[in-house]
Amino acid sequence: MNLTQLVLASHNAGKLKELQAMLGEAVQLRSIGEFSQVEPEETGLSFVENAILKARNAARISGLPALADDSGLAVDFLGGAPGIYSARYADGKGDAANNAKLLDALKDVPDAMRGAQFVCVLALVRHADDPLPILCEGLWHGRILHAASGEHGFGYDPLFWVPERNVSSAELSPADKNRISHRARAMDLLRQRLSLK
Ligand SMILES: O=c1nc[nH]c2c1ncn2[C@H]1C[C@H](O)[C@@H](COP(=O)(O)OP(=O)(O)OP(=O)(O)O)O1
Ligand SMILES: [Mg+2]
Repeated sequence: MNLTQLVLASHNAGKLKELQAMLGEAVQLRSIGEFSQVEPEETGLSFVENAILKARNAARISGLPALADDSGLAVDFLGGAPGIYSARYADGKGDAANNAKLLDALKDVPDAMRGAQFVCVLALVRHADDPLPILCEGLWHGRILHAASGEHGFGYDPLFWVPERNVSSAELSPADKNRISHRARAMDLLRQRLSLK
C-alpha cells in the first residue's frame, strides 16, 4: 500500500496534530477538511462502525486511502457513557459544555467510583469499498477529576486524571500524551500492521 498520501477522516484539529506527530514524516496526513466541510453522520452503534463509516466517506470524497479515528470517554459510574456519544454529550455545544455536563453527572461521586477509559479505534481503508478495513484499538485507564486542570490537549483532557503520571492528561506535554494515550496505543498497533517504523 502506498501510504505517502493518506487522508485523515476527521474534522478534529487535536486528533490531526496528535496522529501526525505519532506517524512522523514518513506519512503525510492530509485533512478531509481540504476536500469537504460536510461531516458524515455518525450513525454506528460502536466505535468500530463509526470509524469505518468515517474512513469510507473520506476515501470516497478524496479518492485517497483514508484513516479515521473514532474515540471517546467511557465512564464506569455512567455505565460507559458518554462513549460513542462523547462528542455529542452536551448536544453539540462543544468541549466546555461536555466537560461541564460530565462534572455535573459525577457531582458528589467519590474518587473510587470515578474510573474511566479513553477509547480509540483507528480504521484504515485502502479505498471507499475496501472489504477488509484495518482496525486497531487502544484504551487508556484513568479517573475523572472534580475540576478541570491543564491547558494542553483537547476534549475531556482537563478532566482525565492519569494515574501513571499523577496529572491530568491536559497537564501532560503533547509528546508525553502521545506516548501513552489510547490513541498512541492504537497507533502502535497500526504501525505494526503496516510494518511502519
Ligand atoms: O485524546 C483525547 N483527549 C480528550 N478528549 C478526547 C480524546 N479522544 C477523544 N476525545 C473526546 C473528544 C470528543 O468529545 C470525542 C471524540 O468524538 P469523535 O466523534 O471520535 O471525534 P470528533 O467528532 O471530535 O471528530 P471526528 O469525528 O471528525 O474525527 O471524544
Ligand atoms: Mg465525530
